[in-house]
Amino acid sequence: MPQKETTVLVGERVKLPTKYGDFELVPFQEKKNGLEHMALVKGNFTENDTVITRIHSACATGDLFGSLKCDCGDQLIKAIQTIEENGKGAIIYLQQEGRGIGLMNKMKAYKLQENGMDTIEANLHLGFAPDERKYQIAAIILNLLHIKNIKLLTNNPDKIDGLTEHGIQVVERIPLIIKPNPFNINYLQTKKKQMGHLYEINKLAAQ
Ligand SMILES: Nc1nc2c(ncn2[C@@H]2O[C@H](COP(=O)(O)OP(=O)(O)OP(=O)(O)O)[C@@H](O)[C@H]2O)c(=O)[nH]1
Ligand SMILES: [Zn+2]
Repeated sequence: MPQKETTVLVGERVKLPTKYGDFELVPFQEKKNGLEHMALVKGNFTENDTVITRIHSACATGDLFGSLKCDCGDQLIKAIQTIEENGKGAIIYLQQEGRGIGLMNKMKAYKLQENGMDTIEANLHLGFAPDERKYQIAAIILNLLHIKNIKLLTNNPDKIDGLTEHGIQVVERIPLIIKPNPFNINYLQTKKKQMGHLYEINKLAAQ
């Protein structure tokens, strides 16, 4: 499927030593809305490679502040560690805060959840779909990095479908399981039961 690669600007690829290992960072900017995404990469890729890949949606609360209300922060670290151990791979970090509804609306959704709604009911109450994300931008960025075939680190079947629709071959899914805690167990259960996320919650039960 043709990708409109000209709709995304590619910035400087720089070395990024991290506490997890040595990586490189490549920034991207969507021309139509100025949104900036990034790729944390290890190694160089050709279109014949099958690359361990994480498509990570921004979660300021989880990724930056260690929120226990979701599993995002731990998933991100586990993905980076997996790629470091493998010696090659890519994390595409997308500005899709709040499953695409943005931080202000995500906090409205959190407030509704404080008052008893689950994560899906809250989105619907605010007039959004349960998940507003699209994966075309992820596919465009992967193409720009010469990545066509991936082993995807995810529990989310919609991500696999979304990438496949846009021409990325998901050769394998690698689960990205984080042990739940008392603050995120209901959230994880809702994702499993109502959004089809792929994990056995009872094996993971929060202590
Ligand atoms: N609207 C909304 N977004 C949330 C909520 N909790 C987390 N998020 C966002 O959800 C996104 C992560 O989605 P998840 O469904 O946890 O995980 P996923 O990325 O789809 O699936 P995995 O690949 O398995 O991690 C991030 O953008 C978070 O900011 C919530 O209660 N409401
Ligand atoms: Zn999160």
